[in-house]
Amino acid sequence: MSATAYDVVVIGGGPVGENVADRAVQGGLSAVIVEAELVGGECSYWACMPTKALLRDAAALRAARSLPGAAAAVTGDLDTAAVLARRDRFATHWHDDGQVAWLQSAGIDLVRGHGRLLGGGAVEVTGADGGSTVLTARHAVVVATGTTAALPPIAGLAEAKPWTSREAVSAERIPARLAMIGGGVVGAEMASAYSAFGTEVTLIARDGLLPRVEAFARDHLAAAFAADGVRVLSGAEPVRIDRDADGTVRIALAGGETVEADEVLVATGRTPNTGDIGLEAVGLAPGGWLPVDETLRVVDGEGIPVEGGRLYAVGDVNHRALLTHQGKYQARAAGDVIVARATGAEVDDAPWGRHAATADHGAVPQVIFTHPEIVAVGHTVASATEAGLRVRAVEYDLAAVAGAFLHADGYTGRAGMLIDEDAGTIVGFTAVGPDTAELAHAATIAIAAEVPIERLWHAVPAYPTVSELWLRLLETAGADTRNRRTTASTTSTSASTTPLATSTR
Ligand SMILES: Cc1cc2nc3c(=O)[nH]c(=O)nc-3n(C[C@H](O)[C@H](O)[C@H](O)COP(=O)(O)OP(=O)(O)OC[C@H]3O[C@@H](n4cnc5c(N)ncnc54)[C@H](O)[C@@H]3O)c2cc1C
Ligand SMILES: NC(=O)c1ccc[n+]([C@@H]2O[C@H](COP(=O)([O-])OP(=O)(O)OC[C@H]3O[C@@H](n4cnc5c(N)ncnc54)[C@H](O)[C@@H]3O)[C@@H](O)[C@H]2O)c1
Repeated sequence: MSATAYDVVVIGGGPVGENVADRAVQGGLSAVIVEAELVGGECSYWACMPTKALLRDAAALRAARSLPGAAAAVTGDLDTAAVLARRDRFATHWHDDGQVAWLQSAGIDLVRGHGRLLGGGAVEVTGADGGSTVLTARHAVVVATGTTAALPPIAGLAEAKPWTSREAVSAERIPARLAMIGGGVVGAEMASAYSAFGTEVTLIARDGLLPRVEAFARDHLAAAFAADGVRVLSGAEPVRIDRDADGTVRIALAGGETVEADEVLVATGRTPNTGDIGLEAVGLAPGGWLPVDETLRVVDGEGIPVEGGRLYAVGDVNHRALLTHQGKYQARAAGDVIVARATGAEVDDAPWGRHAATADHGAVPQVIFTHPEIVAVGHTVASATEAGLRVRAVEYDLAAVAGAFLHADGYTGRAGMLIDEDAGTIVGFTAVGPDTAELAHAATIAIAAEVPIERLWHAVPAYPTVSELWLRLLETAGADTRNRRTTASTTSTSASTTPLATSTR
């Protein structure tokens, strides 16, 4: 057993671990990453990149088919083999040479193996050959071990050899029939992807489709799924799963119905990779999410940083927001604050300070790459109400926005914003419609910067772009007539005008 000392030891080389190490090195510290599998993590090989590659061709095909001239040039169907080949390229064929080369260029060391905390800044790494090394951290140990698909306790599930997101994302063969358990983000995106490949998809959504997004966006997606032949079984509870000798999977539902499929994908959330990382050595129970303070230090039940404030948990593993961009944002804050604490520089941990991950609480953007896409930034009506905010909801029909109906014939979509009636700012934004993904950042800026509605009125969207929906939402809210505070309760307004009558509005 050899021992090596670094300023910072990071356990987990996903996108988040890589970014913490990079910030620490850029700040003049030495850093090592411990990685048990592939450098780049879930996001690079089994999540963000390959899923979006699976969805992109169908979106491009739909876009072409929505314009008569372009549609005339589209003569065939989706070439599934070509889509899978492009997906393979985006997953870099499940090799991490490129990411390892980047680590080297960034001055970050890599030790391959499974990391476990020993306490006092020491981390034991067990390699594939069973040999072990102890790394010691002079300033910080960072846990960035991410998550694994959660498997619910359904009788027969394990024996039926279900797919998790990993198998769905890396599949080499497209099943004729695919059943999915879980109507969350993974289930919805994979339903879009596989239905475009011609698979007969049944989505078993116990708690409904995308229960955490605004109802209007959810309803819109449900209508699109129905049109695409995706069967959504809302409220259905799987109670037993069997796989026949011929490979057919049978999923018995609580009501007595049985769903038959060739494969079953379980997409019922995530479990933190903390069951075997030595949490006992630092006085914490194994297996749970790791609670952190605003500078990402792991805290105990009383909110006190453990290990003298030198143990950090960043990314999915702390459960603040299970998204790559949010984890990387935390990584920038954590890497920088580790440098500040190590060098005695001032720590800026006030809300919105450089070392505090404040945006995690009310300004998180997410794009769900279904057909149609859903953009959700900040609060929904439900989460704002739960947070005690007095909000007003305003909605607008995207089909009545010139840029949208120019974008595609028969464009349908809807957008809504939430106004904090006391602060006079926007605290939530949701849009659903083809190619709405790029609307996310305007909303994120308005929410994170707390731009007053009166000033937002002067942010003029270019004509004719889909972004003109901001103008329509502000008009609908009454921002132009300065009467926006007259409606005290949460209301929902919508405007729907015939598109061609408003083409130059
Ligand atoms: C199907 C799917 C699609 C997604 N799409 C998107 C998307 O489009 N956009 C988005 O923002 N987010 C998306 N996400 C979420 C995104 O993948 C995660 O938020 C992101 O990967 C979290 O990064 P991380 O570095 O915290 O963890 P991970 O990416 O999970 O990386 C953790 C790393 O730690 C390693 N590790 C674990 N335990 C140990 C140990 N004890 N020792 C050493 N190494 C260890 C693992 O091998 C892994 O490499 C998606 C998730 C899924 C499942
Ligand atoms: N585009 C993106 O940003 C993107 C894409 C995919 C995944 N992700 C991230 O990955 C994470 C995981 O996604 P996910 O879809 O697995 O989780 P999720 O939390 O979004 O959805 C899981 C769903 O499973 C259902 N469920 C839970 N237990 C169940 C049970 N026992 N039986 C039946 N249904 C059950 C829940 O009702 C829930 O709707 C998400 O938090 C998301 O942030 C992001």
